[in-house]
Amino acid sequence: MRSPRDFLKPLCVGAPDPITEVPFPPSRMIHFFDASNEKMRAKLPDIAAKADIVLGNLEDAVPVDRKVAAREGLVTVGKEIDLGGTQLWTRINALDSPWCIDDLTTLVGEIGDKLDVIMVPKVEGPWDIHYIDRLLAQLEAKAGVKKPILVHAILETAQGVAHVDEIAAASPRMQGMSFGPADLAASRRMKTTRVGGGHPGYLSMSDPTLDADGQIDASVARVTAQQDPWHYSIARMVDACTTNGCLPFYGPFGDIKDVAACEAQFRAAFLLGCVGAWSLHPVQIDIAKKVFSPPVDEVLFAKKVLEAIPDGKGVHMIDGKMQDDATWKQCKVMVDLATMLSEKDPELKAAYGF
Ligand SMILES: CC(C)(COP(=O)(O)OP(=O)(O)OC[C@H]1O[C@@H](n2cnc3c(N)ncnc32)[C@H](O)[C@@H]1OP(=O)(O)O)[C@@H](O)C(=O)NCCC(=O)NCCSC(=O)C[C@](C)(O)C(=O)O
Ligand SMILES: [Mg+2]
Repeated sequence: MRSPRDFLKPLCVGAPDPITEVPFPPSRMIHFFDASNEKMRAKLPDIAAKADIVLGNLEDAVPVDRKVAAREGLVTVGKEIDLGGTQLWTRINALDSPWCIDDLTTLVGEIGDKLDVIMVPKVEGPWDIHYIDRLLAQLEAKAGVKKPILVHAILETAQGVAHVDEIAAASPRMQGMSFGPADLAASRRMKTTRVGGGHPGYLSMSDPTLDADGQIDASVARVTAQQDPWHYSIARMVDACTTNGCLPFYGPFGDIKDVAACEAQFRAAFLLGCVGAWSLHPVQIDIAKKVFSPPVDEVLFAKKVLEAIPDGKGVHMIDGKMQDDATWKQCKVMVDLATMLSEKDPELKAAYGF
């Protein structure tokens, strides 16, 4: 392990100083686009006006014969398209692929000053982050990049989940993590072909009704409820990220047409502490915006609590509910997020009454 005294020193002479605090601008959705697709590139200015983050995907979903075109398309985006204040990210190919090294050298060399975050797929442990960390420092120094490019890990193998705390703590570049339910399911031999969401087979069942002889009465229907198969891993990711000052995101929801289930999955992640989710299709941008902007009634109540208890101490009754030092902090989380989002979104600002 590196000495804590060296942790915030650049890993290459001439590389920018690492950051001490992860920036937290609006991050409700990471919108994926295929940079090899000229039509999708042409839509980017419109998409960027609606999305908080746009990400040029180079990894899975981009066919092998379009890997180079996707990389070059992203360079074109970085050089030619004005995205306003919207962040530009990329997902590079995996560390065990033959494309990863060229993804990094080309992107940092050509548009290193435009890229905010590099998402690294299939991170298995801190060693993967250490490799990227040093290489990025070398490439940043060579290209004269002024601001360190941050790193975002995707949690999508059983190993990755087992090492989630060490991954989050591996480098001051760690911006956050996303949850990758498809690869994670395959890695764990979970029996689902879905990308995120619940499953009708993963449920709990109410007890049976017994007849007069104490036998199970099969004629009486039993209530079942689907459970969330991702709860454990997402909660672990949230704790690991929060402990290390970086940001947790839910990942993709693959059933594009099932907007209700997408909203439910995103909301479960929001309630557990995630700051955003991926959007794979423009329709999911609006879902993420709705879900990851705190509800107006909750923000108004939280504001009321903060105003009523200026020092955040003691015990109080507000609208029939007990409030104390801890609930004050809960309200502060809600109001701080609403305040930050209001700076970008005048409609939200008006709704929250700021
Ligand atoms: C799902 C697909 C094929 C449906 O694409 P479609 O063309 O069939 O859909 P559509 O409804 O017909 O599209 C309507 C219009 O929207 C456009 N459009 C559609 N999508 C986008 C987009 N993202 N950005 C910008 N524009 C988009 C599309 O080009 C079309 O434009 P048009 O009306 O002018 O013809 C398409 O939306 C798509 O390719 N999305 C991105 C897929 C992707 O990036 N997948 C990888 C991430 S998930 C993952 O990797 C898993 C993970 C983490 O690794 C793990 O769990 O393990
Ligand atoms: Mg994956």
